[in-house]
Amino acid sequence: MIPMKILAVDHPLVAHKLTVLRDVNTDSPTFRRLAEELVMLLAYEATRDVRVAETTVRTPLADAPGVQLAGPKPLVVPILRAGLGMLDGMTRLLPTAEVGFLGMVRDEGTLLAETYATRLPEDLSGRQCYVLDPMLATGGTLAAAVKLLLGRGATDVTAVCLLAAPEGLKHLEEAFAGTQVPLRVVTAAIDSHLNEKGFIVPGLGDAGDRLYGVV
Ligand SMILES: O=P(O)(O)OC[C@H]1O[C@H](OP(=O)(O)OP(=O)(O)O)[C@H](O)[C@@H]1O
Ligand SMILES: O=c1cc[nH]c(=O)[nH]1
Ligand SMILES: [Mg+2]
Repeated sequence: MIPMKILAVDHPLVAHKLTVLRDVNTDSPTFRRLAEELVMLLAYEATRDVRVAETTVRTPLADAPGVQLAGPKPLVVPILRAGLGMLDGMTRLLPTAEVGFLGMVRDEGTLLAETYATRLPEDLSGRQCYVLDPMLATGGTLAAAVKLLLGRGATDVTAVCLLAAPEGLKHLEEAFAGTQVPLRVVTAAIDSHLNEKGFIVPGLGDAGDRLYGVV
């Protein structure tokens, strides 16, 4: 049994970008740009255990030991729609990664997640997976996504979120308490609580709507 690791990244640039994202007056173009920048900072921490292989590089002066990203290729999985706003930031830091897609939407009445699209390799044996979803609220969406990846054989799973609620983190810890696979959540902050509509407080509102408009 491996306990889930939770990391709230403590860095002034992370806090600064998150503050602007939270601001109700931040417009969509600025929100999109900052979300991408923030993900790059979170990705730096989220990929701390990414597999590398030793190599040698020739400098202008001599050979030097180095490392390169190793196979099997990591898989990045944005959860549509809002997770798409995190994809470019993540793949910039992880250029060898392949990308799978999960379309999920939360029923705003029941707060249960429904999966409407799955485009992932059938076999994820030996693969390190990075799930992108800006908001970890009740945790229902992320729990369903992680379950699907583990069911296909993922070797370890890291969720990268902009914000997490304590209720959602607890949900994930309980859902995967018996797992033998390393699970990690990396987030810019853990907020206070969920409101009666399942929104993170103080949060930043509806991440998908702020990135792409109200549907
Ligand atoms: O932790 P949970 O309670 O499951 O809620 C979080 C989910 O809700 C939001 O997506 P939404 O359903 O609004 O879809 P969208 O990305 O299309 O806006 C968010 O992007 C997460 O995927
Ligand atoms: O606070 C929340 C909760 C769920 N989905 C969001 O986009 N924001
Ligand atoms: Mg939404």
